[in-house]
Amino acid sequence: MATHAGGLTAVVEVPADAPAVAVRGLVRAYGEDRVLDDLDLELGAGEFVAILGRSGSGKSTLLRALAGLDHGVAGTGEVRVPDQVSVVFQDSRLLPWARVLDNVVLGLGGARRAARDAGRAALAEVGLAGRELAWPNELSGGEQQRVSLARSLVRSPQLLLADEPFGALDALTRIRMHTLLRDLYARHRPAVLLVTHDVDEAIVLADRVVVLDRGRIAVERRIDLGGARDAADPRFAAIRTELLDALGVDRKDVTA
Ligand SMILES: Nc1ncnc2c1ncn2[C@@H]1O[C@H](COP(=O)(O)OP(=O)(O)OP(=O)(O)O)[C@@H](O)[C@H]1O
Repeated sequence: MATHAGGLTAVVEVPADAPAVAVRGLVRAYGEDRVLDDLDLELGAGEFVAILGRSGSGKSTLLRALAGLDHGVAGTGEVRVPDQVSVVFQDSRLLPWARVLDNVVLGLGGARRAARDAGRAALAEVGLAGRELAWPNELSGGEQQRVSLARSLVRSPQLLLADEPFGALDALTRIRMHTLLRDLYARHRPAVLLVTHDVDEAIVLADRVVVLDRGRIAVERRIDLGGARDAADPRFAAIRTELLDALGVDRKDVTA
């Protein structure tokens, strides 16, 4: 398990029943502006948490702190994450000069053949069997995000960090990706932290939704709807209303 504290990373012994993620007293600031303001957050092993919040509330800053990608940013506090962390961004960040399979396995340790077999299996899991030798620009946006998920999957992450991974996709593709992510999650059970602007996406996917406001947790909501989640379910609608209220969205704006 790795600990990022004030930009430093140290390896510490952690008990087996410890949470997958522990954030304590996290502060991140740009100049005088505190973007994360004494934030505490825990994720259990295999727990799926979605982060909602208005633009600028600190969602991506939190995710970057967990990914250890915020060196050089002023701050204090403690971040504990597992050893195996994968990150998926809104753009797939595939290397244009590498074929799909090479993108998936690039940087993977171990024997080359075993890595490529694992890469093929991961691509099959995301529905891209047979596209191993395609170039990224031959794939649709949704397919590119599938490759990005395969690239994460092949590393067997204990924690998956996803920053608006479906934000650039059309509505139908997005729904398909929700189903895919739910299936992958059910099979592999990493802890997941998903940053999203989409309230329904958060309710469909997460065990718990956290609403950030100016770098603090404004609301936490457990999603107790079981496995199959239907947006037409009145309980779904009630949670949506609650979260939109927490985000300060006027319901007239949503239904208009
Ligand atoms: N490199 C930077 N330098 C200065 N300010 C920054 C920097 N990165 C982020 N900020 C500021 O920190 C605040 C939080 O940014 P962050 O990207 O975490 O918000 P967010 O909730 O993810 O927003 P969005 O939903 O628009 O992506 C914003 O006000 C932003 O302008």
